Parts: sequence; C-alpha cells; structure tokens
Amino acid sequence: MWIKSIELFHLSMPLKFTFKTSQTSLNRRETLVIKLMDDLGNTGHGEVVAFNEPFYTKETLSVAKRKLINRLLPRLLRQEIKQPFEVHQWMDLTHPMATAGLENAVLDLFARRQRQSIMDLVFHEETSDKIYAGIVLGDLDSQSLLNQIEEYVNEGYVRFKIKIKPEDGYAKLKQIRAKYPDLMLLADANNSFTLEQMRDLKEIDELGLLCLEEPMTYGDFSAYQKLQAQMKTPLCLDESIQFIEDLNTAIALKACQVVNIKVGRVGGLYYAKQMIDLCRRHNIHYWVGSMMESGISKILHVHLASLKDNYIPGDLSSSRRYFAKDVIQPEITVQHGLILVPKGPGLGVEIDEAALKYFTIDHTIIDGRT
Ligand SMILES: O=C(O)CCC(=O)c1ccccc1C(=O)O
Ligand SMILES: [Mg+2]
Repeated sequence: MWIKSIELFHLSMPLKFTFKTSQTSLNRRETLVIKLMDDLGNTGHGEVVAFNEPFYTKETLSVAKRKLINRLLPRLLRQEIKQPFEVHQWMDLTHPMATAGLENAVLDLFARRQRQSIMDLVFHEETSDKIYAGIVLGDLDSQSLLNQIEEYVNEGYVRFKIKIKPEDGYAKLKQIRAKYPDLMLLADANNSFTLEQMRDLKEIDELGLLCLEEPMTYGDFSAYQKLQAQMKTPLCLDESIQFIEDLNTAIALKACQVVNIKVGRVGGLYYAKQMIDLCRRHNIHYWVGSMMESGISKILHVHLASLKDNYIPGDLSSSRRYFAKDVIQPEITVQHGLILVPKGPGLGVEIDEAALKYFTIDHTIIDGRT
C-alpha cells in the first residue's frame, strides 16, 4: 500500500462541562486528527490525544504536532506499507501519543482497504456486538455527583468512575455508596495520595470499589506494591504504565491487580495488544479507559472493549455527553446502558467532514517536501 496524501487537522472541541480532576481542569479539548489516503482513494483516520499541558503524561500536543509534521508523517510518503504495524520499526516511543495516532490512521486505512474491521485485522478472537458503557464524573461537590448519578442511572448507565482527591474523596464515595450499595463504582485519584494517608485509603478500601485507579505517584511501583499488600480493593494502574517494561515491573512486584488500557498512552494498538497478552498470561485484569477524545479515538476504544474478557465496562459513553457534535457518523450513542460496536471496515464509522472542518483551528497538508 502506498500513501498518496496526508492531512493533519488540529481540532479544538468545546466540552459541554468543565472536567475537574486532582491535577487539572478542562473545558475544551484539543487533539490532532491524521487523515491518510492510499493509491486507491481509501481513507484512514487516527487521533493524537496528547493534552496541551503535561498534567497526565509528559507529552504535549504541540511537541507531538511538531514531530509528526517534521519527521514522522513525511516518512509515510516515501515507502510502501506492507503491514500496518511495520511503522513501529521506525518510530520510537519518545512521544507515544504521536506514534499511536499515526499507527491508528495506518491501521484504519489498511483495514478499510481490505474491507475488514480493525479488530479482525489485529485480534483473532471473538468480540462482542455490544458493550456496557461507563460514566466518568469529575471532582464535583457531593450533591452534584449524586444528582448526576441519579440522572445517568435513569438513562440506563450501570458503571460509574469518580475522580477523587485525598481531602474529600472518601466522604464523597461513602455518600454514593450509602445511596447505591450495588452500583458498579470505581475511583480515580490521579496520583494524589501518599502512603501517609493510609487511614483514608483503608476507609476507601471498605467501600467495595471495583478498583482504585492511580492513588500513588505515577511510576512509584514500590509504593503501589506496599499499598496493594494492605488493600483488598484491586489497585488499577493507568498513567504508571506507559511501556511494556512498566507492566513487567508492576507484575513482578505485585503492584496492581488491574490495568487501564488506553491506546494513546501506550503508543498504539500494537503495544496495547502486547499489554493485553501480558495481562492475560499473568492473571492481571484489564479494561479500557480513554481521555475525553473525539469519536475517532473513542470508537477505537469501543472496539477494544469488545474483547470478551474486559474486567469492567470502559470509560466510554455517548458523544453528546462531551460535545455538541462529534466528528464521526454515526456518533456514539448509549441505549439501555449499551453501545453497539460498529462492525464495518476499519473503525466501522464514517467521518463527518463538516464537523471535522468546523472544529479545525489549524490544517496542514504534508507533501513530503518539509
Ligand atoms: O471520560 C473520559 O474520557 C475519561 C476521563 C478520564 O478519566 C481521564 C481524562 C483525561 C485524562 C486522564 C483521565 C484518566 O483516566 O486518568
Ligand atoms: Mg486514570
């Protein structure tokens, strides 16, 4: 396969709500969309989901963009692509989200060209036709949390993740639990606790959470090891696991029981699959997160969540919860708590070109002469 044209769309999508975590506050989401076209006129899309500020991982959107324009994308025009994952032979993992966006676009293109779903191309196993959705709620006051949970439970959602910080995380979760004793509930602390707060952590441990995501400093596997030894609640790693080595270390130290898989964070579906294989071999649970992305990356995560041994429903909910409009057609919708997995070629959805254009704040054509 030869790639004939490459476009890069820098999107800015206003969020319908302010998303507050222990680390940041977001009211608009900027990402990059890579559009590739092959010699037969097929197209493929991938999204680069780095943030403007390095609050989550170190990679920023501006650095990822520069590297894609100057180095990575021009290379795609110079050689024949025989297999989608061969791009990893010449891309390193210094900017995993740039790498992932490029790989995802090549994969979508390759799969569409073969009239095959990306999941059939990459995983040779049975997948679900529909998956349970999951809501993520930011660090809101208790009353807003309770109101929103009620609203979403009434809409049919069954799984809730709450962003917490040490000051009031336990109090909020306790109130939710009191009202919803059987709700599928988890909490994400985004690195805001330390082992000094063991008393709070022990209290949280009594709430029957599905898991506790990233309580300790990221990458501090020895802190996770100590904490997991004292908690019944499975610890879940997200930002601490960026490379296969991180996962190997976590497994060796018994630092977690669960891993949140996000394609962008780990550098593409190639690495996500390796991590899933590793989790399966070591009886570590995995499930699928995501990061307030447009439908292009969200739907990829919906596909990944259609693997049948996901531990819990993912951070995957309707497009309209986040944005006034999405850039994919059909948008992601949730009915009776479920999302249908689109089974068509590639990502199984089309791009809404008008919406893509509407959200674009910068457009670059890569002609190979840069
Ligand atoms: O609603 C979503 O897309 C998931 C939100 C989420 O939890 C998140 C969003 C941005 C950055 C990091 C995280 C996280 O999982 O830690
Ligand atoms: Mg997280």
